[in-house]
Amino acid sequence: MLSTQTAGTTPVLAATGLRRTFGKEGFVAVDDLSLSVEPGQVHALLGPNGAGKTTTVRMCATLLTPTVGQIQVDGIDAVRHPEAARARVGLVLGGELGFYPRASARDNLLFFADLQGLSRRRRRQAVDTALERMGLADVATRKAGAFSRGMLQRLHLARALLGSPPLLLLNEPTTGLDPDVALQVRDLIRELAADGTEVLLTSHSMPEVEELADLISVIGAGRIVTRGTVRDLAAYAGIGMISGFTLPARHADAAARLQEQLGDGAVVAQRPASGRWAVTVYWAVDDSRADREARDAALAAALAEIGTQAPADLVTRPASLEEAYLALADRLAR
Ligand SMILES: Nc1ncnc2c1ncn2[C@@H]1O[C@H](COP(=O)(O)OP(=O)(O)OP(=O)(O)O)[C@@H](O)[C@H]1O
Repeated sequence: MLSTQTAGTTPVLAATGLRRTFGKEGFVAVDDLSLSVEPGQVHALLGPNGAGKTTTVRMCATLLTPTVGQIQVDGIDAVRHPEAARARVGLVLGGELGFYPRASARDNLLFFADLQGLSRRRRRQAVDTALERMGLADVATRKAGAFSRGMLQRLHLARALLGSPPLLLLNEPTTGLDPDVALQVRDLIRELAADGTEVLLTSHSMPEVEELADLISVIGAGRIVTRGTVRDLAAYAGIGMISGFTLPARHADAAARLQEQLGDGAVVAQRPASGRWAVTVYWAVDDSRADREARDAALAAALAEIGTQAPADLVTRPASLEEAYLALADRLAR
């Protein structure tokens, strides 16, 4: 589960043993962190505030030099040759000002394309393609200063796409956007990945990560705590599957009694819901066939023991990313 590379593909981004300290005291923001992003893959970094996600992205973008460790971008040693590596990275960092407010969106992008060293002819083409791709072609002549936050975010993404870099580093790309604009940005990220661009993404939005990421690295206190798919993370967090159902009001002690019956293999919780009890059972086991049969039998026996039948509204489903992440939260603190 902790492998950083799939056999047969060469990652465009490969970072190994990254450590970054800050200040005289040598505060360790990131420690012994390795990751890679494969062609066409969206790799998400997830972790609490201050875990080290932005520091990691900044190092991968060559904006910050690692105290220790190596970074390869498209085969280039990004620590030794940051400028050459930087030219292969499209970057969106949250909270940037970034544009000349009195210049048009197109002129802003032309300026950045020029900085990137694109020839005059390629510059126009790259800018028009990026504006088109971000749905900004119709407002290309408007001043960037008059753009809404959503339009500005799309302009940031357009800037990141100039020159078609093989790697996109997106730090909180949809934070603060209206839901419909966030949806558009997510569609774009998915499209770009489907076209073969590698994407390293940080986001606090669990549904966003769940929807977009092929691989999720959970960072706590500067280190990778676990890495894998949503299912892998849920299994690691000890909540492979979740059963939910309701019981009549007389079952006020259902959670405690079911817990007694089910033992260590599950955690049971209950809360009031519209005059009944909503009961949730978090199963440690995954959903293999043998597990499923054992689980269903254990639940049926436990329910019979407390004097009720299998409830009609019983649903058993895999844990969501948010549920898995919350179950991990106390293992992520500094
Ligand atoms: N330039 C800096 N100087 C000193 N400390 C820093 C600097 N940059 C980051 N840090 C510290 O390093 C730690 C990691 O910060 P970082 O911004 O990477 O976290 P993060 O996971 O991106 O958090 P958030 O989710 O809040 O964006 C934090 O404790 C932060 O205060």
